[in-house]
Parts: sequence; structure tokens; C-alpha cells
Amino acid sequence: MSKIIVRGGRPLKGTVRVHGAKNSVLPILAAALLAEQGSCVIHDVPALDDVHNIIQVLSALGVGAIQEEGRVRLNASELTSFDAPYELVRKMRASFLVMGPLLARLGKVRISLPGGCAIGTRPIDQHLKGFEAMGAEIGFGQGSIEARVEGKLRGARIYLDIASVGATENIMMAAATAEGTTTIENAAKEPEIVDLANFLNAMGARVRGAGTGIIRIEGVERLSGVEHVVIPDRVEAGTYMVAAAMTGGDVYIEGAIRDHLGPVVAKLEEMGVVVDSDENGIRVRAQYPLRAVDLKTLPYPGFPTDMQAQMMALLLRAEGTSIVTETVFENRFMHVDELIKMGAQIKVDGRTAIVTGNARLVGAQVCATDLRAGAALICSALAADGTTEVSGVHHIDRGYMDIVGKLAGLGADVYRAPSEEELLAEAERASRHPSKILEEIKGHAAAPADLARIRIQPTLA
Ligand SMILES: CC(=O)N[C@H]1[C@@H](OP(=O)(O)OP(=O)(O)OC[C@H]2O[C@@H](n3ccc(=O)[nH]c3=O)[C@H](O)[C@@H]2O)O[C@H](CO)[C@@H](O)[C@@H]1O
Ligand SMILES: C=C(OP(=O)(O)O)C(=O)O
Repeated sequence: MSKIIVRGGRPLKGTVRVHGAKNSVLPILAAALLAEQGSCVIHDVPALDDVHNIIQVLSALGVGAIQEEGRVRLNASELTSFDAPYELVRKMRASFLVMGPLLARLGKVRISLPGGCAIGTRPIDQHLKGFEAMGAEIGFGQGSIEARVEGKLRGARIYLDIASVGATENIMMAAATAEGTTTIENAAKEPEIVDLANFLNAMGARVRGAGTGIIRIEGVERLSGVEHVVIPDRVEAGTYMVAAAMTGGDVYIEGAIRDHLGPVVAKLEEMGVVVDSDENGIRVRAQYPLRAVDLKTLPYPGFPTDMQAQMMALLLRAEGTSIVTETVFENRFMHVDELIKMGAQIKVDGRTAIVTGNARLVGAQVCATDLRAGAALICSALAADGTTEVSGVHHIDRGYMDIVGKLAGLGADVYRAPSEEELLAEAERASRHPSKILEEIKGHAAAPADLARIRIQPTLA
């Protein structure tokens, strides 16, 4: 397996550009299933493993998919399957987001249960409750779910017990072409929900209230393909903000939207980090000492759980003791043991972690257990004495495009040591003549899954 190697101690300086938001692009790609006519062209699509996976799921359902530099063109006019295959769905939870659009388009869907992951059990009861309220019959068997509806889905009033991002998105997509009006109460308010609503509305849907706790969707007859630019990734932006502060650096994060990062900016400022913003991005400067602060993760506009691990890394460098409370996922402190290997003093008691500041971080061999745990380890490694080897890099590849190149561009001493298998695959790719690859692509025109695979194979740093 490949590793990211970081020799710490260099303050980050310069400009880094954030890519399109993973958590926007995944539901938006799923929503493209709803376009009965025309193609959807999605811009600012990052070349992430999760994006690659969802395109494979869509391809397996009959969607024509072509990915070029930062852009994906999808044609869902003729779906050929209602069955989202286990071997693809199991790779990422967000592929469950095809359930709502498939039910709406085909009136039936079979999809494997997404299961839990390192950060928690992550049930899908709220998604299913929504579909049932809209008239779907849901059955379970052999690890998969089958749902059907006679005729069209029907608008309903749905109260979510938890303001779930995925359930809000899945129900919004299912409701877009339902008969009548659907109201989602206690809806999630994340910027990615608003982005999805904007995309659906451009396709011809009537979604109102996205970004508030009550979303109303008036069903329309059909949706069509459109072009859409996804919003910048607020978690990627927040991660570079923390990395800058961690190293006492001065970094301009181009594309970052301050309004999407309110609680992260607030906590950094409470710590004493200087944060300035303009219409094109956010500048972060840190001068030590930094102050310890407490934080609690909450659904948007609360402090994002996806930034908790990175902020915990930064709190290790503050003066004093901080209390971090994770309320969104029940098991999102997996990074703690790895940070301890680097010299951190952190005590976990249930959903609370007590972080002792002024830590002297030292390089170590650590493992990313999930995506943001990996980001936190890299942030810590940038400020540590000596060399850190981060394994479990496939988790990081789910959410950060070219993290090594971007950090190196800011002056970090960082590189990616490829695994033996990656070296062999790269050597094989390099040995093939471009005309051979073109032939291969043409030969696969009827199988877009392979086309997507060929085009977005990540390159080795
Ligand atoms: C692809 C994507 O956008 N992922 C994000 C999305 O995940 P995701 O959409 O999976 O997160 P949810 O908002 O659904 O989950 C929040 C909480 O609700 C619980 N829950 C959720 C659904 C349900 O039916 N029943 C239930 O109990 C979950 O277990 C979790 O404890 O929002 C999370 C919370 O901001 C982020 O960390 C993820 O990065
Ligand atoms: C938890 C995350 O993503 P996902 O929901 O895709 O697992 C994340 O982005 O931090």
C-alpha cells in the first residue's frame, strides 16, 4: 500500500486552490439519473476515488459517462438496470444516494445495504422512512434492499428524526418528480443541500427552502439535463486552513467561501489565528502561542464533524486544555490513538476528548483509519519534528485530490511513496502507446464503467 511521507517543521506559505466539493458532487451525480432527456454536464468535479466509484455505479445502471479534466458528462436517458451492484455500492456509502432517483425514475430499485464504517454504524432508517411515506414498499433480503412503488411516488409530509444530510438529499431527489408536494421537516441545512437543490431546480424541479429546516418539493412531470458548477469543498478548504495554522504559516485558500466555513473561522479566531477573506478566498495566518478552545460538532451551521479530527490536531499546539465533543458520529475519535503515537496527550471519555495542548509532536508511523483522520495525521505531521509515514492513504484519496502536490506547492516537505502494485500498474500504463489506449477507449464505448475507469485512473505523485 502507498504511504505519504512528511518531514515536518516547514511553515506553509503561498496559495492553494480548492476543488469542487466531494459532498456536493456525489449527490449531484446521483441526481443526474433523473434527467430523462439531454445530458448533464457537471463542472469542477474533483478526480477523487469516491467520484470514480459513483460514476461506476451510474454506468452499471446504464448511464453514459464521460469524464474529462474536471468535467463529467452524463446521459441517463436510457437506464438499463434498477440494480445497484453490491461490489460497487459497498465501496462507499454515498452510492446509496442513487436509491431516491432510481425509485423516482423506474419505480423500483435494488441496492445493497450500505453498512457501517469506521466512524459509526450509519443507519439509513430516515431515508427509508421517507420513501415509505411516499408510497414505496420496501423489502430486505440477502443484505440488499428492494423497493417498489405502484405508479409514481406520492408527495408526503416527512419529519426526519435526525437532520440527516443523506436522507434529506435522497428524499429531495425522489420527490422531484413525485405526484404532489413533499415537505421535509427537520431537513439538513448544509451548503451541499442547497447546491443539490439548485441543480435540481435548473433541471426543472421545484424545490423551495433548501438551506432551512423545512424544504418543500412540488413534483414536476420530468427533468432534463443541464450544466452545473459544484460549490467549492469547504472541508478541503478547512483542512488547508488548519494546516496553515498548524505550521505557523500564511496561506491563501483560493475558492474557499467564508459563509460556508463560519464555525471553523470562528474557532480559529478564538484560538488567535488571523483569518481574512475576500470574494475569492480566505487567508490564514498564525502566530504562536495559540489559545485552547472547546468545540462540539453539530449539524450545519454547527461545527462540522468532518473538521473535528483536523481541529483536534491543531488544538495539540495550543496553550492549555481543550474539550472536543463529537455529537454527530458515535465513533469518530479513531485518530486519537494515532496522534498519541506522535506525542499527543488526549483522553477520550465516550463522546468527549480532552486534549492537552503544548504537545511536542514527533514523527511516527501512523495509519489513517478514515478520511478526516488521515487529514488530521498529515496536519500533525507537518508540524512534527522528524519524519511521519502515513499509511491507509486510500482513505485520504476519497476526499483530497492531489493533497501531496498541493502541500508541496505550499513548501511542505512531503511525497507519496507508491505501493509495489501501484508502481507496476503505472509501469504498465506508461508502456502502452497512446493509440492503444484510444483503441481501448473506443472499444469500451458501450461500457461506460470501463471508460470512466480508464480516464480517471489517479496518477502517482
Ligand atoms: C457524502 C456526504 O455528504 N457525506 C457527509 C454526510 O454523510 P451522511 O449523509 O451519511 O450523514 P448523515 O447526516 O446522514 O448522518 C448524521 C447522523 O445521522 C445518523 N443517521 C443518518 C441517516 C439515517 O437514516 N439514520 C441515522 O441515524 C448517522 O448515523 C449519523 O450519526 O453528512 C455527514 C454529517 O455532516 C458528513 O460527515 C459526511 O461527510
Ligand atoms: C465522512 C465523510 O464522508 P462519507 O460520508 O462519504 O463517508 C467525510 O467526508 O468526512
